[in-house]
Amino acid sequence: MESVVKVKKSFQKPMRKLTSCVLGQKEKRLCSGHRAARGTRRRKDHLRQAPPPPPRSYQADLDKERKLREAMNARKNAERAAMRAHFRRKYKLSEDPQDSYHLRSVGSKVVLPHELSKIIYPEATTKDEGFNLLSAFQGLSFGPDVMRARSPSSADVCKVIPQSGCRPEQDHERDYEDHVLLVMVWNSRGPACRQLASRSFSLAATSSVEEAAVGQGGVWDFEEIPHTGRNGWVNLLKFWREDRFRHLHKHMEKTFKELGPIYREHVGTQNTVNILLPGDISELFRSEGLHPQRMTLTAWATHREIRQHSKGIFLKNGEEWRSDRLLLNKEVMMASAVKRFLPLLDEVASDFCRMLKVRVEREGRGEGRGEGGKRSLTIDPSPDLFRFALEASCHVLYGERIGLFSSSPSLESQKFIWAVERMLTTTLPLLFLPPRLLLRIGAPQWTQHAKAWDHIFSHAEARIQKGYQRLSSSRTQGSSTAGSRGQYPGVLGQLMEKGQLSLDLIKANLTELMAGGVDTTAVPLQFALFELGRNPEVQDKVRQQVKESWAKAGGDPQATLQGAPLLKGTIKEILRLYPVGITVQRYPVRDIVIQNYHIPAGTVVQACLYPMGRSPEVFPDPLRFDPGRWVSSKEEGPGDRGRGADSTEGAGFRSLAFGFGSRQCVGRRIAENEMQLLLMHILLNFHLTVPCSDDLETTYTLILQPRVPPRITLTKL
Ligand code: HEM
Repeated sequence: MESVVKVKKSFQKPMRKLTSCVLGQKEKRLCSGHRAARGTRRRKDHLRQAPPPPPRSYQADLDKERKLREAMNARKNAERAAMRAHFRRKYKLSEDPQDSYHLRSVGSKVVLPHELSKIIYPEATTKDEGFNLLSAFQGLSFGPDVMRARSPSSADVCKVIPQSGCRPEQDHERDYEDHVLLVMVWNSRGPACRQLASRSFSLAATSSVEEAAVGQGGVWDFEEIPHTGRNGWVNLLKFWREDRFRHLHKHMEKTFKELGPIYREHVGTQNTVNILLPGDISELFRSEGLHPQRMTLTAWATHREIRQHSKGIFLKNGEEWRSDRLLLNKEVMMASAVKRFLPLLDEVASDFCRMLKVRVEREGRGEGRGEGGKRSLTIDPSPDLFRFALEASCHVLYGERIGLFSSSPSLESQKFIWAVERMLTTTLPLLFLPPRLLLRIGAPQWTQHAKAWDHIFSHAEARIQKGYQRLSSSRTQGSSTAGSRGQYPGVLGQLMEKGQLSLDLIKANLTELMAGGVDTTAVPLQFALFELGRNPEVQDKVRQQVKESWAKAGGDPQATLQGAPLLKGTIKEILRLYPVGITVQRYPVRDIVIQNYHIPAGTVVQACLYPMGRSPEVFPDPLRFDPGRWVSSKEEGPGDRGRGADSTEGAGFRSLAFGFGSRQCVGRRIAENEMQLLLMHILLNFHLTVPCSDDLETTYTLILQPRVPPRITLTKL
């Protein structure tokens, strides 16, 4: 062995000399240490004498090579430009000067390679493979008309998907290319172009729904929807490794930018189709059926099953859901119900402000004390807002004040707030894993989740017991109940008095309402105080309107809210920028077509609210906080004005923070009024500023919240 090495070594040097001689190179040293030494020596040689000029023939070769490379690049650029020109013409986009430049630079003659030519001229025989610049620009109109949106006439529809209904199945490959190229346009140009690209997408969807038979030639296959990777477990691993659960909203926003307005995502056990354009969302909701269904939160359902609790409307489906929901609507959604519970919410909001005033007075700094003193206090308002939301929920749901604004709020209530937070954060990872398996192996995620729910249930149980006793004793003591004396007994009392829901179902539903009613309102209120604080002009405008309306209504809270649409606009604007739930999901009950892709009935389709709220295709100047954008009747959401309030496609589907239709948030009216009333009292009493106006970082834990709660400075008016 040693001799072999010796022989090898003895040959190495002469061999190197030989190869360097043949290649005209200096001997190369392989050892890195030697390489470093060589580098120093070379640098020194370089200082001593300039390198000899390359031989003339070598220089000429280099020039020739460079020219060839440039010509090749120009040809490639021109090919791409010609492709783009074709698709710009096909989708009625304006000319791109860059493309014209690339085409001119090759003398306006481009011969497309066979594969590219096949994409745009599927029927072309080899004879037609040549692609002439003139033909690429034929029919292209560069006037302003092109940029003007036109209503989708049937002629447009035909142009947008020219092959609709008449293409053979094997064209799928090309269709996918069409999609990719359209996404290129979507991504590469400014908002105007994107709008047009998205219009083309939408037109495709509209036309196909109406004209093409699903599953036949014109509509693209489900499998062809752009996706983020087919293997759900690999994706789940990526989610975990990159901590994507907490940034799901950002991940969605980024993926839409990369893949266009529709994509599929397979993570763990979950398979979804994600969409963001209002027109597409309206198509989804049109197919939700009589018993709309959301994605099941299996972890919640499993908890109910193993503890043998009844399920409330959040977890029920079908006719069972519908019958309970109709009964609950009467108590929390109908105008008559709002009228009953609004004074209770107002009482809590006004007490909250009184408590804040005392705190600013006591702990604040600034000019003078007492009335007229402009004292300020900078606080993290989040713990107070959680207490406010819990106090308000208990008052409306159980008809009970629990004294959370006192100097020593009960530990039990604080524990409830922690339990809800824990339950929400532990739900998210469980969405992608089978809970029963985790239960069997005793995984800590599951144990913590179940424990949090147990706590929520025991809190609700105690409140319900108390409410039940109160009602029973008022029944036995006096002839009339609280309700019949005209005193509002809360949702619990109402349901008990009517006796249409069993006690078990009342418990199940009230527990869900409690669990769903605290963080969902406390968190948007944090965002609202922050945005009003960092936008002083907006704040002044809203306050002005509130003051006028308050004066006009003589302090009546409901009339004040009605006369101050900017307050409602503020809530809508906050939920646009920071939607509590970042998606609304549905299982369409029939096959549908979105963006010209076939989506079979029963697929989970998610309307992605966070990316939609921040998309320039949907909202002009999306990052600007502007409650006024909701005040014109045009921008009202479907829950407010019904479908089709505006003639533009999907215009009524931009405000969906509370979901849609018969399955929309049942606590919506409580939440809207609770948040508006609190803001109303705060604006009437304080001026808001923020010590730091940088954008808030957000994190997703089943609800979207600030990573670090914002600090707010309250100055007494
Ligand atoms: C800003 C506050 C809130 C937001 C943004 C919000 C959002 C939502 C959304 C998006 C849904 C699903 C709707 C759909 O699928 O179409 C929902 C359902 C629900 N929400 Fe809310 N919610 C809020 C406050 C509340 C409050 C205060 C309560 C309870 C008092 C509540 C209780 C529920 C319940 C029980 C459901 C299930 C309804 C059903 O399936 O029929 N939510 N919420």
